[in-house]
Amino acid sequence: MTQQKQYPHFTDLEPVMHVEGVVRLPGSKSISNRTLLLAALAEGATTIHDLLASDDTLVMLGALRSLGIRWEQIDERTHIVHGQGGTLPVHEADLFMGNAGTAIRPLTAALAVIGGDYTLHGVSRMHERPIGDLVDALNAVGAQIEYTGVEGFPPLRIRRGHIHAQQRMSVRGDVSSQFLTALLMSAPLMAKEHPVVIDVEGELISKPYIEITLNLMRRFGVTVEQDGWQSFTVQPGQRYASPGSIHVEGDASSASYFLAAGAIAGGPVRVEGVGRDSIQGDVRFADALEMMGATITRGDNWIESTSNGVLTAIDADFNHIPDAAMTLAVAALYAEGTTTLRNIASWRVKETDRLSAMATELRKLGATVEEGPDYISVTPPAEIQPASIDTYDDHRMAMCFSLATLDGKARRGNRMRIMDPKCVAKTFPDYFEAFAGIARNELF
Ligand SMILES: O=C(O)C1=C[C@@H](OP(=O)(O)O)[C@@H](O)[C@H](O)C1
Ligand SMILES: C=C(OP(=O)(O)O)C(=O)O
Repeated sequence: MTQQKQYPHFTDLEPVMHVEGVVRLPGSKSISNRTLLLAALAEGATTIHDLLASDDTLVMLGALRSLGIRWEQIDERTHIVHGQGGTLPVHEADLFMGNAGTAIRPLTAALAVIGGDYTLHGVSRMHERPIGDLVDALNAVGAQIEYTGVEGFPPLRIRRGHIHAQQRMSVRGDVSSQFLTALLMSAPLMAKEHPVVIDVEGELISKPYIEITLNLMRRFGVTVEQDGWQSFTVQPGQRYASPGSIHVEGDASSASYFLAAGAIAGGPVRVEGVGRDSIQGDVRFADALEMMGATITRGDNWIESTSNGVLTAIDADFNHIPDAAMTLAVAALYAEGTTTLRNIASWRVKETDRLSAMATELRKLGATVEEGPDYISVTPPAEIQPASIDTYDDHRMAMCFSLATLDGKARRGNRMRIMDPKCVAKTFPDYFEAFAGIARNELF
């Protein structure tokens, strides 16, 4: 096991020569927060198994409680949410959204449609993350949402509007897919007598997340007609109904760190909780590792990676897996040649400007990095330099850079310092313990 020294503001990771083992993944953030909201909007009680326990889900659970939705935790892995059939018992609330995009965007739409007097705000970075396309789409059909700070960004004040009976809505899809997800999830609440049609303007990004949305809506009894990625229709008269119980898959984005570790430093490393039939697009991260030369095997509920020596650089479009693509930027340190990740402009409006942060921190390790408006190219150094990695309150920066400790031959005796490691709590509070669990040997 690798040794870790925990300090309040940083953690020092020892070099790791070999990784091996099995990691039980925490629940998927994307599935957890969608399931919580759908369960709250449904008729009947929903038992949710393996919900993610992290900052982002706490924010959603807290908001639902403030809105009068009853839920209880039965044991470590089981929650029950008592749905209110599309109504909310509390009509006035001040809701803290942290930095959870999967909470603020869908809740904004649901609250604007159901109606009441609500304020939504978050951490300072949340107030720099765009929400204007969603607000415009909702206000255009009669919602009443105002900005209380800077136009286009949270905080928001939502008042009771008058949603038009017959709607054709339109939303931009090229900044975040979460705006379309938010409208889709609220569409059945609007489609009382007439269909709701949502047209997408511009090229829709992060498409697999829309598939997660449609899949979960189906499980709660609502079907959406789809005309490619251009237009979505919800027929009237559909209501969310509890499926009784629902299981949350392991998080495929969280899986990427362990699968990359196995591909870089020996393996086999197996992640449990996602498998070949996962509904999460980020399982396709494993395809990218295969393209780089690793061996990947997939089961019903697990994926495993093994290294075949040095990885090969790739140049590809990663618009479909923006979160897991960050892991590849660091895995590129172990590839022969220059790895280029393309079509990832959305990195600029997430937990931090991830294109800029990634370039800055990879350069500290000695990599040659080209940062473009929507791409990043990484050429590894001959030897990875030890460094103190700033994480910008971005869980994925912290998790990705733990990989820079692998294959310790270049850095015998040098440690990697990860600043503010607790930021992993957004999606994976026990990340560093799990990472230590697959580090099987010491260098010394
Ligand atoms: O809908 C979701 O669950 C998510 C969509 C993606 O965001 P964008 O659509 O903004 O790329 C992703 O980065 C985020 O972590 C989760
Ligand atoms: C972009 C992310 O989060 P959010 O759901 O807040 O958009 C992420 O988890 O990488």
